[in-house]
Order: sequence, then C-alpha cells, then structure tokens
Amino acid sequence: MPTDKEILEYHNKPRPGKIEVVPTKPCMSQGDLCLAYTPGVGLPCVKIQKNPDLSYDYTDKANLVGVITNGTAVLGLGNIGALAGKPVMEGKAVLFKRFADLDVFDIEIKTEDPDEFIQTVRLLEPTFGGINLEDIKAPDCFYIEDTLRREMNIPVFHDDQHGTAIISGAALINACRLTGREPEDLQVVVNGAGAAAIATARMYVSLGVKKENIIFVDSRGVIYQGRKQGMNPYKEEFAAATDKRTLADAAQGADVLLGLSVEGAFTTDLLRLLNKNPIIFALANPEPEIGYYEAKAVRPDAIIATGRSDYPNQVNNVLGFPYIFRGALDVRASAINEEMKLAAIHALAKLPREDVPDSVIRAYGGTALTFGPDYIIPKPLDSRVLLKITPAVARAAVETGVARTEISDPGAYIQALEARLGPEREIMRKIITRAQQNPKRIVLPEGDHPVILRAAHHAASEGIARPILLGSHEEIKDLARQLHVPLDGIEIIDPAQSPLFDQYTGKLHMMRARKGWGPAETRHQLKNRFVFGAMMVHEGMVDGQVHGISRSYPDAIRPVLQVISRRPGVSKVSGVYLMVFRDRILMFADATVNINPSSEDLAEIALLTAEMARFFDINPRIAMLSFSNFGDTRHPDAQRVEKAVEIAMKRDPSLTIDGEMQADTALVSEILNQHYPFNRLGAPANVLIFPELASGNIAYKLMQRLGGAKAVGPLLMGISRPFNVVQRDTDMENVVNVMAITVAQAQEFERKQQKKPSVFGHADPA
Ligand SMILES: NC(=O)C1=CN([C@@H]2O[C@H](COP(=O)(O)OP(=O)(O)OC[C@H]3O[C@@H](n4cnc5c(N)ncnc54)[C@H](OP(=O)(O)O)[C@@H]3O)[C@@H](O)[C@H]2O)C=CC1
Ligand SMILES: CC(=O)C(=O)O
Ligand SMILES: [Mg+2]
Repeated sequence: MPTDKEILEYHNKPRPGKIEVVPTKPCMSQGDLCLAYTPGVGLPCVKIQKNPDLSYDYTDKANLVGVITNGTAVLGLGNIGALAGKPVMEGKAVLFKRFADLDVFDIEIKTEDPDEFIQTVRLLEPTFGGINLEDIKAPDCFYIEDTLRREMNIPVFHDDQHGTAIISGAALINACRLTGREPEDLQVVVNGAGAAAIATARMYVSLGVKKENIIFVDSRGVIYQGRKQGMNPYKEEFAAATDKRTLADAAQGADVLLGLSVEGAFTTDLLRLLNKNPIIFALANPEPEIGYYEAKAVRPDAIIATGRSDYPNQVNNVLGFPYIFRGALDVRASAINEEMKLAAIHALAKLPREDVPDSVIRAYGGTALTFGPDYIIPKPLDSRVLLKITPAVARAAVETGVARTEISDPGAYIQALEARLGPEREIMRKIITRAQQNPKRIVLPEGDHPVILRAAHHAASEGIARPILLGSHEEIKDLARQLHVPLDGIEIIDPAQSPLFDQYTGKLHMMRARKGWGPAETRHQLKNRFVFGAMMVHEGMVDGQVHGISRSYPDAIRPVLQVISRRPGVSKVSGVYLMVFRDRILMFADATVNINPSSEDLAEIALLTAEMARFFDINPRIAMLSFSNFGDTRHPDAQRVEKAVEIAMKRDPSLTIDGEMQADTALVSEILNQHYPFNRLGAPANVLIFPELASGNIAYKLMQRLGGAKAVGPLLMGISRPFNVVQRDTDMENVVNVMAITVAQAQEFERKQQKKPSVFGHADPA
C-alpha cells in the first residue's frame, strides 16, 4: 500500500490531476488550422446537421464517455460532495483509457436535487457516446438512472449498480462451481441496501438465486416486511418475511455474505456464524467490511473477495465498465440492456477457468494463477478481458436490436481491439490470423517443459497450429494433469519408442557420413530431440519446429543446422528481432548469430531482413549502421558497412537501403533529411542492420530493458525450412507468437515452392 505522501504526490506531480486532452489531428500549419477550425470545420457541421448519425464519423462522440456524479455516495466515503468526488471520476477516466482506449470527460454536478441532475445530464446527450453515472446515493440513483435511460438515446449505465452486479455475479457463479452449489440453493445475506446492493441482488436473482432466500441488512438492521423506518420502494422490493432483526441473526447458517456497505461492518465473530465453505464478498471501498487475511484466519474454508487490488479475488467494477462501454459504443448501441450485462457476466466467469497468460502472471508478481478459491475472477491487468468481454457485449447488443451498426467481420473486430493494446498485439494478431487460416504441424521437441506444454495447448485451442510434442507419453500426460492443461488437438511422439527412430537413423547416417558420423554416433545424435524434430521437418512429417527454451542459443541452434541446410544462395544463417515500441516497430539484425560479419555477410543479412519485413507487411527502409555518417570517418569498419550497401544494392536494386550511418541519423527525420538530403531512405528507417553482433545484441537488450520495447523473436533467417529458436526461459506468449510465425512461414514456404526462386532461392536442396 503506498504512503499518504506517495498518493498525494501522484495526484499533484508533475501536473495536478490525472488526465489531459490530447488532439488526435495535427495542428501545426495554417493549412491544419483551416481544417481543424474555420473555415474547414463548417463542412462536418453541416453534414451532421443533415444527418445526426454522422456525428459518430466526424466527431469523437463514438469514443467519448461522460463519467458523471453529484458526489453523494463516493466509494464508501458517503456524501462528500461533487468536487471532492472529482479524483475518483478522473481515476475512472484513467481506467477507461488504459483498459479500453475510451476517452472520458469527467463531470461533477453540484446538486443533490435529482431532477436538476437529470435535466443537466439529459442536455449533454450530443456530446457523448454513453453516460457512466457514478457514486450517486440510493435511492436517488434508481430514479435518476431510470429516467435518463428512458429519455436518452445513448447508453446510460450506473456503474455502482450494474458494474458491481456483473463482476460479483461472475464471481458468484465461480464460487458456486468451486463449492459444488447451485445458485437456487444459496441462503444470501446482503449488508447494505444502496445502489450497489440492490442491483447486485437483482442480478443474483437473474442468475438463479431465490428472492425469498435473500435477507437484506442496512444501517438499521434487517429489512423485514412491515418495517417502517428508513425504507424506500427499492428496499421494500427485498423486505423479507422473517423474524430475524440483526446482521448476526441473518448470518446464522447463511452461505453467502455480501457486503456493499462500509468499512469494518463484519467482525470475525460474525463470520463464524456462516455455513461451511461460505462465500464472503466484502466489497466496500476503499476499505472492505473485513480484511481478506482477517477473514481467512477465522474461515479458512471460505471463498473471500474484496474490492481491493492488493488481495486475491478483487471484485471491482473496473473489470466491467471499460469493456461494457467499449462493446456498446463500438456498435453505437442506444442502451446497455440485461442481455449485454449477462453476456459480460458469463464471459468474465469463463476466463479464470482457462490457462492464464504469463504476462498476467508476471504483472502479479509471478505467482501461478489457477482456478480455485483464490482465483475466481480475472485480474484487472489481464488483457484477455478486453478481447473476450467486449465482443460478447457487442454481440448481445446486436442480437437484441439496440445496436445501430453491426460487427460485420468478428475477426477484424478482435484485431481492432488488439490494436488498442499496442502495435505488438496488432502485428501478432495479423500473423495469428494468417496462421489460423491454415494451421500447420509444428514439432516442439521440449514437450515436457511446462511453458511449451501450455503454449501447445493455446496454439491448438486457438487453431493457430497443430502441435506435436516430443517426449515420454506418461511424463507429458502427468505434467498436463498437474497444470490442468487439456491435450486436445495435441499429438505426442516419444522418439525413444517411435519406429521413426530406426528409419531416421539410416537417413541421417547417409546425410552425415562425410561429417564423421558413423552408425553409433548417428544413433547417439538422434537421441537429442532437437535433432529428431529436425529430421521430422526434413522428412516432411511436420511443417516446422520451435525450440530452445531449455538451452542456450548456440546449443539450441547447432544440432538443427546439422540436419537442416541453409537456403541455396545463403552463406550464413542470421537472426532478427522485431522490436515493438509504443509508436512503431523496428527490425534489428543480426542480433544473435554472426560475431564479425564481412561486407558480403552484412549485405546478405540486409536482404534477408528485408524479406522478413515484407513477411510482416512492413515495407523495409534499411539503415546500415555504423559510428560514421556517409563516409565522414574513413575507418575500415565504416568502409566495411559502406561496401555492404553497394553489394546489397547490386543484388537487389529495388531495395530501399542506405548507409553507413549512425543510429540517430537512421531514426530522426530532421537529421536524415536536413543534414543528408541525398539519402536514399527519405524517411526514418524501420530496419536497422548492425555492423557486428556485439552492437546488435547490446542494442536490442538495452531497448528491451530501458527503452520499453517488446522483443519478438529471435527469428532465424536463411534456413531452408521453417524453424525458430526461442530465447532460453522465454514466456508462453512468446512461444505461441513464434509458433504462429513459424506456421505462417510454413505457409509461405509451401507457396514459394510452387513459384520461381527469389534472389536467394528457396527450395530445400536436401
Ligand atoms: N467493489 C466494487 O466494485 C464496488 C463497491 N462499492 C461499495 O459499496 C458500498 C456502497 O456503495 P453504494 O451502494 O454506491 O452506496 P449507497 O450510498 O447507495 O448505499 C450505502 C448503503 O450502505 C448502508 N450502510 C451504511 N452503513 C451500514 C452498516 N453499518 N451496516 C449495514 N449497512 C450500512 C446504507 O444503509 P442505509 O440505507 O440504512 O443508509 C446504504 O443502504 C461502498 O462502500 C462502495 O465503495 C460500490 C460499487 C462498486
Ligand atoms: C468501485 C466503485 O465504484 C465504488 O466503490 O464506488
Ligand atoms: Mg463507484
């Protein structure tokens, strides 16, 4: 937990508050001014006047949410007023942007009069694609939301009601699964009878909980039929036919204790009264009704959730509102209806039951996350939530007729959502989509490695590849059981037991006889699963191979090069990284193999990297790097690079390549074009060829560690078959990415074999 000083500094520095408005269009020149403002801006105005739907095309309405409060129920802090609630609303704006790339204007309205509030919000309809009402006290919130929903033609969603209902509904479904109960069997106590509590109880009833099995408790005790004090129609809806009067009475033998009230409302004695394996959701913010560890100490048999991010099972509406609004706005929905909420619940409930990506595990300190009492709901930093909840909500909107547009291509929609997560996701999504069109057989020699097994499962279940794991059947099956990873769509081959072993021994012996491999040596070498896998690739049993997680790079690559040859015309194998920055993608080569490349080698690396760039739909602009710019230092090392440019241009005159040049010349347009107007690139380079391995390797690691870049690869270039070596100890996502790339390369290989060779040629000579 941060200190008070840290919290206040966060809100104050470097500038007060948490958000700013950033223009999305250039506004530098007089021409830009004519477009952004008068006279140009008049045209979209007139168009929208004629057809209001065009506001979604010509303004930011389609991506803009109003987060609106009157500050009457700010978190569990109570009625602290509109202004004091502003940090929470700005916080919501940050979350909308961070998790769903939605823009927010936070609006704090200084009134406690519900009708005045309604009138103000109603008039804001032209500005927004949707309205997120926030922290408005009950019962006013119900009247306000019902009225605005009726009167406005854009989604109006009171997050404290429905966000909470959705997230805790998903958590309840999973808690029931884990404790072997059905919702209709549950005895539920709800502490708090405000916005969040009433809406959540309504949702529980939709999920199967019997209304007569719910007892509400508010600040005056049990809400029973006939109670007169502190009542309103919404509490009346849940008034129970019971003679219980206190929270303790109600908790006796209950299965679920749901807190949507205030800090510290539950005691350890209270928890002792609950049924066995109770479900305790203490959701008050910023402090729960009881702390997670305090509760666990007295009820180790319980499933416990709180609203806090530093305890397991954070039931917080941050898991809902960004994605629900994203889905609703993407189909220009006029409302967020019950079907859309239920779609979100079921999609959320499903995620923790699936294998969790390593990026999520890393974000939470490396602790494994498997479906169980401490993992019933996805973590907020899990990017799968955007990709699963949002399309489910959008689909439900279309199916129930509240959408103004359709999602015509669901695959393209997922791709667009991934693009919101950054360029790496976007480029990989393209490759994954390509792989899925014709998934190829990829052999994974390290079949008994947990990361490889999980990657194989992901690739198979997503239809990216048809994985073949090498290793002992029993060991792999045991590991799969331990990891809860199904083996559907995955083949296992144990080289030691396979008839292929003898077949391959003869063939490999013939291939390596002149390299000193007698029959005994060949058998010995073939026991290395990397070699066995490579023989499968060589013999066309499989389409490609990925390995290297358990070995150093040289140890992983060497055995394969003994079996799989270089492409004809290629003299050296080399390696490239795709370096993904926030705003651009660069290719770095050679960063893995050739220690001291000659001019000829550098030219070849440039040509191979250009080819790899095109494979990723990147139009290559190649900078041949050095410490010198276009001959300004006459040194043999700089001249070696200069000569490489000449050779590469001779081999492929269509290539956009230049150098030698320094890295900043390559990357900064002003330096490149103002100081060296004769350059052949014209624009900053997207392919950087390093003069030797030391600089390439150091540069990619520095960019990865200090420059915020994500490195995809290394990808091997110049080899005759689709084959890639991953970095030792890499993560599951990278293995899946490299598998997808290998599948796409295998498709390319198949296609090219039917066509004439390129500057290198591509037929497998073996
Ligand atoms: N984890 C999450 O995602 C979310 C958590 N919350 C939390 O839920 C809580 C309620 O929020 P919200 O519904 O918007 O607020 P409201 O003001 O609408 O409701 C508050 C309710 O709490 C009741 N209450 C207050 N003190 C007690 C007590 N000691 N025992 C029992 N009930 C009590 C009030 O009772 P009375 O009616 O008698 O005044 C009222 O019914 C807050 O702590 C909020 O932070 C809310 C939304 C999302
Ligand atoms: C999370 C939230 O919205 C609240 O506590 O009010
Ligand atoms: Mg709230």
